[in-house]
Parts: sequence; C-alpha cells; structure tokens
Amino acid sequence: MSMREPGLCVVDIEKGELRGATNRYTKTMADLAGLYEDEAAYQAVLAELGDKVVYEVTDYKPSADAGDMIIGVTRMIPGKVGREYFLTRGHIHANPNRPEMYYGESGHGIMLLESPAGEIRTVEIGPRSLCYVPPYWIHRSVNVGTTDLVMTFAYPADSGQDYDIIAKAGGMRSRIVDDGKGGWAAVDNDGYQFRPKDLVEAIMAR
Ligand SMILES: O=P(O)(O)OC[C@H]1O[C@H](O)[C@H](O)[C@@H](O)[C@@H]1O
Ligand SMILES: [Fe+2]
Repeated sequence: MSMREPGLCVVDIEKGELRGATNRYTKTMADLAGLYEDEAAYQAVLAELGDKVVYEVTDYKPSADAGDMIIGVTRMIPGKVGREYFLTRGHIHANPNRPEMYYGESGHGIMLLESPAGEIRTVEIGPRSLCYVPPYWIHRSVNVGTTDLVMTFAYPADSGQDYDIIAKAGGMRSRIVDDGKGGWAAVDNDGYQFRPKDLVEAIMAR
C-alpha cells in the first residue's frame, strides 16, 4: 500500500456542488424515463424541462479501493411529475454490504429505502440531518421541498451502483407523493413485484 495525499474540497451550498471534485455527472428528465407512475405527466414535464439538469452529482474519488472513500455532493431541483415528487434513479450498491451517509446541506428531502425483501423506510432530511444508509438497503432520494435539495454524501469507494434491482421489481415498493396538504406521503406502487425468496437470500449472502 502506498501513501495517498490528503484531499480538500469545499461544499458550495448555493451552487449545490463540490469545489475540487474529480467527477461530475448530470441527469435530465429524459434519463429518468419509466420511473414515474404517470406517463402522460412525465411526457408533459419532459417537454417543459427539455435538457435542463434535474439532478447532478459532483464527487471526489481518490481511487476505487475498498479502503478508500468517495465523498461528494448531490443537488436536485424541486418539482413533481403528476403527484409524485422529483427523485433520483436509486440503486443498491453493487457490493451490497457497503453503507453510505448523507448530510443535508439545504432543502427538504426524503431518503426512501427498501430492503431486498421489500420493507420500506423513509428518512426525512433537512439541513444538518445526518442520514445513515446501512448495508443492503436500496436507496433513492426525493425532493419534497420547494427549493434545490443539496446533500453531501460519503461511501466506500468500491461500493458501485446496481440500478437493475429497482427496474426488475417494477420500481420501488413505495412512491413519495404530494399529500394534498403541502406535505408528502408514501403510497403503494401498484406495479411493484416482490423479489423471489432465493434472490433475496443470494443478495443477503454477499
Ligand atoms: O446514482 P443515482 O441513484 O442516480 O443517485 C445519484 C447519486 O446519489 C448519491 O449522491 C450517491 O452517493 C451517488 O453515488 C449517486 O450516484
Ligand atoms: Fe449509494
């Protein structure tokens, strides 16, 4: 093992980015096809937003080694597709026993978590909330506020992201929607299919 130099990055809360990041990736509404329940509403929002960035990630990745850590910032604009609040694609870590932490910088978000067996948890995140995503939880962030949601995160550098696990189940078990009173509610996703028991066991054995 060779020594690595210390790093320094600065969280720019207004811009919602990490100054000194080594990577940036952006998502537009077109990249999120098939994630929202209301296809007509999705098409309308897609036409309205065009190639506007709906969320972006800037991160600092020293290496992909197991003992290293990726630190970064995610920024998501506010909005709804029909009654459903804007969300990230969501994933389980490709090495599923890797955790993650999220720290709220600004805005109002929900971390939506699902176990491989289909249990759901919601964690509300505001400024200075520190959310721990334990190993094995599928996770997605949702902006339930009226301003950009900005969060700092950190996770082991060899975690990886598996997006298929959500797609294959027809989405996550819950959707985060407007409750009609200015707040949010978790409701059932009608298209959700529970994973077979042997698949759940195979994931949990890794
Ligand atoms: O990867 P997505 O599900 O699109 O979520 C966007 C990003 O969310 C978080 O900030 C994670 O730490 C990133 O690694 C992830 O890529
Ligand atoms: Fe993650």
